[in-house]
Amino acid sequence: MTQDIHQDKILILDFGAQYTQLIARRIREIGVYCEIWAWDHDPADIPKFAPKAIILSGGPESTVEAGSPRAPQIVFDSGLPVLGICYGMQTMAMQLGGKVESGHSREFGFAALTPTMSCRLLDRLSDTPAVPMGEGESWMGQQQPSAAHAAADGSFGVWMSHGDRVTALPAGFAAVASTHDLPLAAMADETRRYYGVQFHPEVTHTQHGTELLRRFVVDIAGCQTLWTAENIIEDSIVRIREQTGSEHVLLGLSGGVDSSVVAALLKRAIGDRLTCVFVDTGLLRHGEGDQVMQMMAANMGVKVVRVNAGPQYFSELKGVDDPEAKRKIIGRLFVEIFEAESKKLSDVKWLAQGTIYPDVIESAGSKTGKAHVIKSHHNVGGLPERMHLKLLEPLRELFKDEVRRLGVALGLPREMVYRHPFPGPGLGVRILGEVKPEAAEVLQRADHIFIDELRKWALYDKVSQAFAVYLPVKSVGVVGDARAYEPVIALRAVETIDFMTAHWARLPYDFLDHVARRIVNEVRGVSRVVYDISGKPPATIEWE
Ligand SMILES: Nc1ncnc2c1ncn2[C@@H]1O[C@H](COP(=O)(O)OP(=O)(O)OP(=O)(O)O)[C@@H](O)[C@H]1O
Ligand SMILES: O=c1[nH]c(=O)c2[nH+]cn([C@@H]3O[C@H](COP(=O)(O)O)[C@@H](O)[C@H]3O)c2[nH]1
Ligand SMILES: NC(=O)CC[C@H](N)C(=O)O
Ligand SMILES: [Mg+2]
Repeated sequence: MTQDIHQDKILILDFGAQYTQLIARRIREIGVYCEIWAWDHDPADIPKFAPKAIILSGGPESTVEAGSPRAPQIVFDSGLPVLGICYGMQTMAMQLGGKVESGHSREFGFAALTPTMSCRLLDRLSDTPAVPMGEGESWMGQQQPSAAHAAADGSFGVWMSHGDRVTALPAGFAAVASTHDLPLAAMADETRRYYGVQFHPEVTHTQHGTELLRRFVVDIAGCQTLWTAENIIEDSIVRIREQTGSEHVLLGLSGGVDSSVVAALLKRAIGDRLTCVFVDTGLLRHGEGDQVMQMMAANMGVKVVRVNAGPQYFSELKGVDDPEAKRKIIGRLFVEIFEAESKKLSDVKWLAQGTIYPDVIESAGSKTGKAHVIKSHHNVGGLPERMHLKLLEPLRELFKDEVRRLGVALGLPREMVYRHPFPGPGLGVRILGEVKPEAAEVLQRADHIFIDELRKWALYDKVSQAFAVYLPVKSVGVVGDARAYEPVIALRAVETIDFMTAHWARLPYDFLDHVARRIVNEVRGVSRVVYDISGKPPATIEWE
């Protein structure tokens, strides 16, 4: 290893924008490591982290309200380049002596941005190639502006979402771009390398947005682009070897993307010092237990122990209908099984898991008390402190799309890398209320029909996640002239970038009709199928 891939990095201070993770993903795509911290994270940690530049994110609050969040003073004392996006621009203007006002016209959606003065961030940006919108990305359901907006005056399409605006610049700044409704759409102090943009360069609907971010992190902040799949793999392997020495590792393997990528990494790093444990909880999808074992045998060449724990899960879940209580029981059983298996093997000191960066950010959010705990994901914060195994989580710094790129680079097959995510508690949180084996069987069959048809209609890769849910409410039906009084199956399919927010998928009516008919005809005990048209927020993706 010649260079440290974390050497040149960016710090993103989060003011609570919906798109903060997107800023981080764009910077990572550019090839630079970055981390997201809450805006009120201890400022003393910033010099220790030693970023090459700082980005201030957008946020829902208004800088004109008393007590609204501010960037810590060290941001402006550090001499580092700073980019403020939306709220970040507004607070930067405010903190450096400018002015922000509320109550002018709001801008929401597309606007044509016209550069009004030369600056390193925006100069001839419209001459650079525009990046097409990514798969599954739609911004509040609006369409990407067409290239026709690229005009002779250098204007290009950007996305706005704000009510407040900067109305007076701080000393040292110049106004560098405007829109039809907004005279101060971007500001720059080239000497101090401070920039503010009212629009969102991180959404793909802003043309040249990634190029703007690249200019900031590479040209202006001087970061090298060392964050690539190959380098990440090489770095992880070195770190895993250092951490584990000659000790053995047990990996909780679910057959999902994350843990499969961990398996491939560990295999390269420590070879046969790895044993994988796959728990068949009885709450997996139809035929999944066998499929995972076959897939692992065919592609991975790792040792996998399958533990058939269905009866144990059903008996511990008997009579329990609270979703959080169910998650805790399922999580506890996972750990108990991992511990029991590790004792059967000699010298196992580590438990490896497929925890990824969004899991870490979300659990940090709940620790600071700012974010509500909506769901306790079974693998985060759920591990008992007295566990005798040490935790190994090589994907802790990565986003899902980075994990997928690693999977591809490690040679995993496409169907493994692009599988829809499946939660560890499985059908346990898709059977509402008490989990009974009979319900699991009905749900497995209905879900299987839905997924099977999505594949046949070439829709599987167009949605980010799809599944069926078992609703224990009974509804009246008429089946073959007889009265039926049976539970309901709900179908859910979503499109999402990061699973933090989601749109319901606009699946074709003909498709839904076909799936509903197949379910009612083929699955005994179901006479009504409904389609879930809730977005996240306000709903979550899973029903529990
Ligand atoms: N059935 C299982 N057997 C063993 N370990 C599991 C099982 N289900 C989940 N885990 C462990 O919990 C971790 C988190 O689960 P999660 O579903 O978030 O990730 P994943 O299954 O690896 O990937 P995906 O998000 O694609 O489903 C997994 O990486 C794995 O270590
Ligand atoms: O490993 C997991 N353990 C859990 O307890 C859990 N709960 C939800 N999910 C998955 O997380 C994503 C977001 O789901 P929600 O919108 O329902 O919170 C979706 O992809 C969900 O499937 C879980 N994954
Ligand atoms: N997206 C944002 O950052 C919005 C900032 C601020 N809340 C406004 O409405 O102007
Ligand atoms: Mg999973």
